[in-house]
Order: sequence, then C-alpha cells, then structure tokens
Amino acid sequence: MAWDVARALAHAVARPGAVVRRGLDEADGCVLATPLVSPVAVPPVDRAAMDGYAVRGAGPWHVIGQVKAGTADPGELADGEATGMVTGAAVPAGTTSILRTEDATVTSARLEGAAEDGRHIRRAGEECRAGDQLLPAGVAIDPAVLGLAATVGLNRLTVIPQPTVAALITGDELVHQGPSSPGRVRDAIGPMLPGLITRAGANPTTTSVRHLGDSFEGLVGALRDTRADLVLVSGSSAAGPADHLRPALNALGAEMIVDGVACRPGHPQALAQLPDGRLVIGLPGNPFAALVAFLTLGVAAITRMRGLPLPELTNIAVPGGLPCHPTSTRLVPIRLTAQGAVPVGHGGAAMLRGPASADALAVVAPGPSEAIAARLLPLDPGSRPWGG
Ligand SMILES: Nc1nc2c(c(=O)[nH]1)N[C@H]1C(S)=C(S)[C@@H](COP(=O)(O)OP(=O)(O)OC[C@H]3O[C@@H](n4cnc5c(N)ncnc54)[C@H](O)[C@@H]3O)O[C@H]1N2
Ligand code: MOO
Repeated sequence: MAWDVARALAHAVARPGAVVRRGLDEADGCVLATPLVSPVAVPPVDRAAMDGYAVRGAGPWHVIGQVKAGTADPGELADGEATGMVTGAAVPAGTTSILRTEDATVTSARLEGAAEDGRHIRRAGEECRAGDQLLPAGVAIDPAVLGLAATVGLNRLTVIPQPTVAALITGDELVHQGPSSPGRVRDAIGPMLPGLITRAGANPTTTSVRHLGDSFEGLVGALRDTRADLVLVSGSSAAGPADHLRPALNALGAEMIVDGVACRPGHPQALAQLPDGRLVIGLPGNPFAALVAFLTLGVAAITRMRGLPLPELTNIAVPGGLPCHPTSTRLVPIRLTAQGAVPVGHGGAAMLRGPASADALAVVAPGPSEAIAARLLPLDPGSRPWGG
C-alpha cells in the first residue's frame, strides 16, 4: 500500500471519542466539540490599564481617594477630580483618562501631568461582547484556550477527549538498562513512545508501556487485556519465527486494514481493528522504522481520534537532490536550512542517529531518479504549524 494511502486510511478508520463535558483542569489537549462562545462582555466594565490616577477633564486635579483592586463601585469623578488607580480596577464614572504613576506629580492632594483623553483605559467589551464566538469547534485546547475560557467565566468545556494509547514492546532479546551486548539489544523504542504519544495529542496520564517476551500466547493475552483506544506493538511485525503479531491479530478476529506499506524504512508496519473497535498498530522492530510507523499510522489515527483533520504536509526544496526509490516512499532525516532540506545521514532503519539530529523527515515520493522537492513530516507531531 502506498505511504499516502496508508496514512489517509489510518485517519479514516479511526473514530473520534464521544463528546464529554470537562473541567478546565482536565481539558488541556482535548478538542473543542462546540464553538467557544463568551456568555459575557470582557472586560465587563471600563478598567484601568496602568497603575496611576483616573482623572476627569484637564489638570491639575484634586485627588479625592484611591480605588483598590476588587473595588466593586469606584464612584464618580467630578470635573477636575482624580483618584488613585491600580491596574485592572474599574474606573470611576466620568473618567476621561488614566495618568500613569511615572507621568504624575503629586503635591499634597494636587495632581499634575499630561493626560491624554481616553489613554490607558481598557474599554468594556473591548475583548469580546456577550454572545461573541471566540473559537470555532475543532480547535485543539492549549493553555491559551484554557486561560481564555476562564477569562470569559466558563468552568467546563464541551470537548472530544484525548484518546488513550498503550504500547507493548516485544522481544526476548531486549534489555531496558545498560548497553547492548552479544545476544542482547537495548530497547530504544520504549523510551521514544511516551513522548511521541503525548506530542501526538493522546492522553499522557493513561499512556502505558509494557514489555513482553516473544510469545504468541503472551501477545494474544496482552492484546486482549490492554484497555486503550489504540495499542501499539513493537517488534513481531515481520515474517520471522518470533513475529507473532499477525497470527495474534488473526486469533483475536481482528480485521487487517494496513498490512505493509511501500515505504523505507518501515515497510512491515500494520494497522488492524479488533472486534471491539480498538485499533492496533504494528511498529517494526528496527527503531527508526518504528519511529516512521508511529509518525505515519500512529499520528494519523490519534489525530482523527481527537477529531482533527489529517494535516497536509508542506513542500520543501531539496537543493542537493535526494535519490528516489523506484516503488517506495523514502523517509529521510533532514535539517532545514534557508535553501531547503539537507540530509543529515545515518538514516538506516536500525539507526536513530539520523532522526535524533534532524529537524524533520523528508517524504520522498517514489520515482525513477532524484527528487529536488519533498514534503516535510515533523519529527515532533505536536509542532504547530504542522504543515499545509
Ligand atoms: N524475511 C524478511 N525479514 C525481514 C523483513 C522482511 O520483509 N522479510 N523486514 C525487515 C524489516 S524492514 C524490519 S523493520 C524488521 C521488522 O522486524 P520485526 O518488527 O518483526 O521486529 P524484530 O524481528 O523483533 O526485530 C527486528 C530488529 O529490531 C530490533 N529491535 C526490536 N525491538 C527493538 C527495540 N524495542 N529496541 C531496539 N531494537 C529493537 C531487533 O533486535 C532486531 O534487530 O524485519 C526485517 N526482516
Ligand atoms: O521497517 Mo524495516 O526498516 O524497512 O528496517
């Protein structure tokens, strides 16, 4: 299956989570299921934008008091009067300007300074009026959105929740501490996955990574018992005697949706759906191939589960050219320069040295010779803009 088709299929087959109401403290990373509409005007009243004095008319002014933060009714100024103000406090009726502390000279209760009409006052309704739509449905909630929701007085939001993702790392040869040695391979996929899963927008608090040996029964049991919207399985994806993923999926009655992708690295990657709707993605055991498979199928599926469209990838020039594969899409670690994409090398399927020093992957379409342009696949799936 062509790389673009596999990516689009992973997005198409995944289902957005059921809409829920969430408190602001648990909505970060969810997606707005309804537009964010302000029930109130912000600010609700004219407020001082600076510390200093509210004044009415031309100076000099007579200082009659001090408005404190939290004062509900700051009263009214008569012409020639002023009152001390703090930033954010409601201004008295009749205020024509705020004179900043550093622009003011006060002798006894007499205030002098150059006040400009209307200066340093945040007007009622300046940010929004009651009923204004601030954001459409489909926006990913980030800290600024949470702050905005709080600003307009909301306690809960209607959201598509973040999907839950679990990872099963398979391989009898794997060790999780210390170096590789003859017969032993240090697990390099387990440490990558939590960060990738979180950056792709899945729920970080429910992400789990479990290590399994190469056992058919063990894998069947783990796939049956793992409660997550998406289960990632690394290793076991090819056709060797210890590669149990496809037989295990078969035993569980899963439907294969993607069974191999025409890309280098990462061709044994797979996507299947279990009868209860959970998705399973097979990540090839070679670490860079696993990373490519996550960025291809994993990110596309998680993106749809969040209720977001599959982003278009931006085009980039490759001034030095990149050799094409005749029938497979190549994923090449590159650095971004003013001239375009430059390969960083060390892009073999079993190596992470290339992607670790790269800014992105160049997606090089299959072809007969050399590509002078490619598309950019971010190594950080949470980077914004993602492309397009
Ligand atoms: N006859 C064929 N053999 C292979 C094919 C093929 O098409 N026909 N594809 C090759 C490709 S491409 C890849 S990629 C691998 C995928 O293999 P598996 O997904 O079954 O993974 P393993 O066989 O368990 O491991 C392959 C390789 O990767 C190392 N590995 C596995 N897990 C990890 C980990 N968590 N961290 C670091 N390294 C890991 C493992 O030790 C092996 O060296 O199959 C090829 N063979
Ligand atoms: O997934 Mo394999 O890389 O193509 O080594």
